[in-house]
Amino acid sequence: MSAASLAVEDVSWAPRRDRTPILHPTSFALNAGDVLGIVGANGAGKSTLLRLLYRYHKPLTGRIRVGVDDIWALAPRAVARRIAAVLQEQPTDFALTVRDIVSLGRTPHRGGWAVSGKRDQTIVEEALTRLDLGGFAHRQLGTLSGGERQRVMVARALAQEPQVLVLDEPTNHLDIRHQLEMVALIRSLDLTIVTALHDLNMAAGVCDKILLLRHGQMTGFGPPATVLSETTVSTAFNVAARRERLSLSQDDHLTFHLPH
Ligand SMILES: Nc1ncnc2c1ncn2[C@@H]1O[C@H](COP(=O)(O)OP(=O)(O)OP(=O)(O)O)[C@@H](O)[C@H]1O
Repeated sequence: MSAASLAVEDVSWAPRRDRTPILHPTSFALNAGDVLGIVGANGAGKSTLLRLLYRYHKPLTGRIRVGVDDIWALAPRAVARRIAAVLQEQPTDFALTVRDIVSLGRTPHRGGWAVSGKRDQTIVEEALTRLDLGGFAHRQLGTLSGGERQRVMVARALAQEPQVLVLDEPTNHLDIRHQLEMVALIRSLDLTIVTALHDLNMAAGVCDKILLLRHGQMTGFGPPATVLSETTVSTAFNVAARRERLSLSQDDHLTFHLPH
């Protein structure tokens, strides 16, 4: 597994060509290994941007390149070897076991109907261990809690050995211990990661760069301390945001209040 650069060049999207864009022309570039957090209010366009990145929506304008390749010039199977996504909607294959689901991540690497080889099995076991799922491998997906299922989907994405990992709210459903583990995992992976996050303090802690969306427009892109200022956050979320210093750790922390 190795990371690749990601370039988004003038990408816009609308459900139909004659409709107002839901995502206005957007450009940014990530180096291999960067962690990007996409933040913005409900309906700002975060999921739409993610859907473009994992090649679910075709851009109305512009292009997206992983390394040097335009993702729409690649075969779907080749894209699946480069980009994996963990979405909010979880699969409904409730009768499959956790190991079955994680093994599905190997599909793009197999030729035709070839059965899984030793290497595939090793990668699946590593992904299960990394997500603390060893004890769940034989359980049917339908018997797991929401948080356990979330971890299964991340394990499947890792088994896919992508270069770019797209995550939609990866800490949703997770208890605080598993949230911290997810953040540590994101930091430890040698992948280019794009993740939508609602928790701005978590985003500031885990991401190298932040992309702020407002009404389908990118209104900020850069290091967390620059993009997540009191003013930009207050405008983007229609709140009064305050940056405070925590007395013990001396870390900066944003707090939010309803404007008067
Ligand atoms: N296929 C579609 N057809 C019409 N409108 C759409 C479509 N997809 C998204 N939208 C609209 O585009 C806007 C952006 O949606 P999107 O799901 O990207 O927002 P989001 O930032 O992910 O929001 P949330 O935080 O609530 O998940 C919303 O107003 C949504 O209703």
